Amino acid sequence: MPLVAGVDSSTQSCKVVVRDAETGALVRQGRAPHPDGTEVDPRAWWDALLTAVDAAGGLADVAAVSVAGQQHGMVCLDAAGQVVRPALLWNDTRSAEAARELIEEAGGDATGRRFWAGATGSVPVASFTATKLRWLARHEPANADRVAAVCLPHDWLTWRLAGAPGLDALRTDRGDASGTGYWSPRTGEYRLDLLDRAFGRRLQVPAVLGPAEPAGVLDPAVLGGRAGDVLLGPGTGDNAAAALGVGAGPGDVVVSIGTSGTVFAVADAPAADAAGAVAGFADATGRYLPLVCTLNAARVLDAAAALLRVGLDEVAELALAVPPGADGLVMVPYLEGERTPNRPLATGSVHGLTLSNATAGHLARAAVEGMLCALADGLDALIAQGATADRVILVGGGARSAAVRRIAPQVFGCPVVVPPPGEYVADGAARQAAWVALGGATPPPWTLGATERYAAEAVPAIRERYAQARDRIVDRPGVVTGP
Ligand SMILES: Nc1ncnc2c1ncn2[C@@H]1O[C@H](COP(=O)(O)OP(=O)(O)O)[C@@H](O)[C@H]1O
Ligand SMILES: O=C(CO)[C@@H](O)[C@H](O)COP(=O)(O)O
Repeated sequence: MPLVAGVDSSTQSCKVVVRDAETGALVRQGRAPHPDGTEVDPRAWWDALLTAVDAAGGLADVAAVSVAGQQHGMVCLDAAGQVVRPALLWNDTRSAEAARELIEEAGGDATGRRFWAGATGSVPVASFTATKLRWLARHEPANADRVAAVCLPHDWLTWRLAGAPGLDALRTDRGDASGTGYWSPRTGEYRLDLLDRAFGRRLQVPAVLGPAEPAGVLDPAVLGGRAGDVLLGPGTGDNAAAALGVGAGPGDVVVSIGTSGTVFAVADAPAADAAGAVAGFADATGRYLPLVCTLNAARVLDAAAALLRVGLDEVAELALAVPPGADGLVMVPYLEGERTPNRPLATGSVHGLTLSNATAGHLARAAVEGMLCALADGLDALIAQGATADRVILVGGGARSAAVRRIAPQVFGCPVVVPPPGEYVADGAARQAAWVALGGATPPPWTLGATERYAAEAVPAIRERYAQARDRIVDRPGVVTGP
């Protein structure tokens, strides 16, 4: 019974699962929190990983371990392999102007968008690593001068697990490489000319591994000498890992409600949406992962809970006691700015307030519906790019909300399936590790436990009212957007 481990180093925390490689049965798990903020010293992720591994009973008895991580984060290393500055995360919007510049420089708005979608599968927004590199070159030239290599959170953690054996040993995979803005899912090659264009000079980047190709072996020294000859999987981005963890197949659209809200499907051909809503990523099995990402998901519910001074379960109870549409109260949930649509400076707003709907329950319902409507817009965009949504598989911390589970089919207009509560990103990483350990042309056929199915009549009025409110937002005060 070989064991394998999967790590999910996501925005809010690090989770580790240890599973049976052949059956996928959960053996043990652990977790540790990450610091808050949109720039984080990667060493904090490393400390959290060590704590979470410890809580999961260590890695001494596993055959392989894979790390999945939040996508896009810019980890800059100097020639000695030291971190140059805190990593800018996927939800840091300071490079929005750099994204605009990169599009403009590629021929102006429409031509530039087509260029980037054709070259990298995605139109740059502030989330992408390439835009962060441009920001660094412009705003922190002294730091930029010291950078020798750039990699992503999961690449860096895998490299540290290998003992950080020099920059040449950096490795990544197709899934995470596809979120950099300088790798093409269509050709499977880096576009280092675009990295040069963004940063102003060439940097070392990780070699891109195949889906079950080992990235090396775990350095026994890094875990207190307890680990033996443990293979390191290539790892991947957290959304690609979630697709692997839930075993998404044809007709499935996965909606993940974590810090980010994501809507994605596994596809046989790469996407290239010049409108920019759908990012044309690669997946972790050799296929593709068209994906829409919002900046505002589970934390909208956290904010509602804080505002109403109740817990998350009470937010759900309050929301479910109010009729669909919240009697006209609408929340546009752009609390962190927004990425889809590309409104990095946007703020949230509440519309349609009347004496009769000015209650805690209506606000709770409007928060859940608004967050889901933003994701439903993403679902439309994904379908417009060729995805089929026979059902939605709902995962992420926000899927633990009873209100989210029950309101989602009303907003999405299709049945929603919720797997048993679990860590599907870490599970996907573990399944990849099992693939590396056991070999074979496809990942081992692990099965999900009993899923819950939620079906309800679609309530189009919820989305119609939201669409009226969606563009009536104000930007952050005091922010200068122009030159
Ligand atoms: N019962 C619940 N109801 C609503 N939200 C929840 C519940 N439990 C956890 N969450 C939310 O899930 C979020 C974390 O989800 P997770 O998928 O782990 O995020 P990430 O992968 O981005 O770190 C938190 O914002 C938390 O408030
Ligand atoms: O930027 C994206 C996808 O493009 C995000 O989905 C990040 O990958 C962060 O994920 P979570 O920590 O919210 O799971």
